[in-house]
Amino acid sequence: MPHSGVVDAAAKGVKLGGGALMVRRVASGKLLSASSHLLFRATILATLCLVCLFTVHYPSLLSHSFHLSSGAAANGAHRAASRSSHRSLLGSSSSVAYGGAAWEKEVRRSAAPRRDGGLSVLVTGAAGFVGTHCSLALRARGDGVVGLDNFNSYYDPSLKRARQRLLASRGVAVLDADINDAALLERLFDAARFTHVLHLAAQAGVRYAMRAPQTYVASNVAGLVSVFEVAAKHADPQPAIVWASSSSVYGLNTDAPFSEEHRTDQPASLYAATKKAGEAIAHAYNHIYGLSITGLRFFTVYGPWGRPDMAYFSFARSIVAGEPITLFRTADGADARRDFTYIDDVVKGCLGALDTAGKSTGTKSGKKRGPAPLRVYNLGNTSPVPVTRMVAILEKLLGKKANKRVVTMPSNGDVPFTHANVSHAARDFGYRPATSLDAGLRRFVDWFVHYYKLDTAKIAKGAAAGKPAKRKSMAMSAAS
Ligand SMILES: O=C(O)[C@H]1O[C@H](OP(=O)(O)OP(=O)(O)OC[C@H]2O[C@@H](n3ccc(=O)[nH]c3=O)[C@H](O)[C@@H]2O)[C@H](O)[C@@H](O)[C@@H]1O
Repeated sequence: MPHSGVVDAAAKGVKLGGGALMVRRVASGKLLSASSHLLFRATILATLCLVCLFTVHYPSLLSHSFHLSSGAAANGAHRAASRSSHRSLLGSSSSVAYGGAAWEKEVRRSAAPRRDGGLSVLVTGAAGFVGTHCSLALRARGDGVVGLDNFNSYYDPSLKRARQRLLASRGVAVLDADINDAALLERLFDAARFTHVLHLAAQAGVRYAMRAPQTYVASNVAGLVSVFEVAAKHADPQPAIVWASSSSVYGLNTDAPFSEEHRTDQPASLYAATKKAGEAIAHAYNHIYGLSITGLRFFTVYGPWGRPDMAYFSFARSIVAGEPITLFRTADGADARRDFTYIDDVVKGCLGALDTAGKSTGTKSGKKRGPAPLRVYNLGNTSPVPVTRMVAILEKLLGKKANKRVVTMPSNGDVPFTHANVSHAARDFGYRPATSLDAGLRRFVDWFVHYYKLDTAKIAKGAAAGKPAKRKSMAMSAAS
């Protein structure tokens, strides 16, 4: 066969991993003609280019740090987030390659319910904080779950990989894929008949929207449309969709507690504006295609396996590391307050929303056969707490005082307070938040010290004695 020696040598060279060595080996062999020598060099060059391309597309696997501290880092995260949309085209870095027979088999296995009448749920953003917990809860009660996530580097992707491993250990496959990859979504719906989509993939973070505005449009607007499109026009039957909106849609609303009837036309951040846009887009898809759509307005969700960019998590890290934290106060000197909501309560709300979603009424050919449910609910805790109180609880649990800097809230999209009225969710699916901030943060800190292998003995001793632990820089290496 022509050039088979070249192909073999190239294959060997790739295994050896040394381009120069490969070239020398082949050059010293006198079996190849001049033309095949040239072809060999071209093959090696192409291989090296592919390796470089692969490396550029997988920056997250090389990075274990949390990047939000500098503009440059933020831009890096932004670029990586944008690049991640191409990752699915390269295939999955998890065990099963995208698109083949094995991939389809794995999707079908993971999507299959294990109880009579169980749901089959596609969870987007499944390696995210809320996505992981919901996927685990669905699986635990016997529903089928397939997750997707683009594993972008907005925050430490190794945490997302750890969540993916946790889900895999419970039988939930999480595919490396982007919601803007319409072809992949179609293949997923061809492979499995999902009854529901729990759409949680989004660009989160209120203040980061000033630094990377386009990522919010790409994920929260274009990505949402991509999911609605495939659900409306490709899926057969159409699934019901439950998706993550945000308490931030209340923006500058001053009526409290926030009710679903209050105005949401004054967003204070681009993040909030994209979530509000999502609610309008949901209305259009429900109206035109008969998709059953439920938006959930989450109120500052926190807990184990949480998001390192959120204040409670980043404050915990800073307290342990002895680094300063910045607390925002309103212009009139009041503490900012949040209706911090514990993850287990939010998971109950998400599952309740899925269970009561009602069916979509459209057909794949775009015909709507009747009105379908269009709902929106607050999922909050109903008791706002000053951020300073949250810090005091963390200090007690970690046994160490925070080094606080208090500044007037900058004009960065933040809002001074949030407070949920959850009567609609209570009425329609029995949502009743049951976790105080003290109890929830205790569970978060337990996880935090374990996950980052902190010196629990010293921290716990300090907390029990009410004394601050010794100020010492603690390594944040994650437990695997
Ligand atoms: O409820 C929501 O809709 C939103 O909740 C959070 O947004 P936020 O409430 O701003 O959560 P954090 O970023 O954790 O901030 C919590 C509180 O800490 C304060 N904060 C934050 C950061 C900081 O450095 N200092 C500080 O005092 C903020 O002003 C705010 O009052 C999430 O980050 C959003 O993704 C989510 O959509």
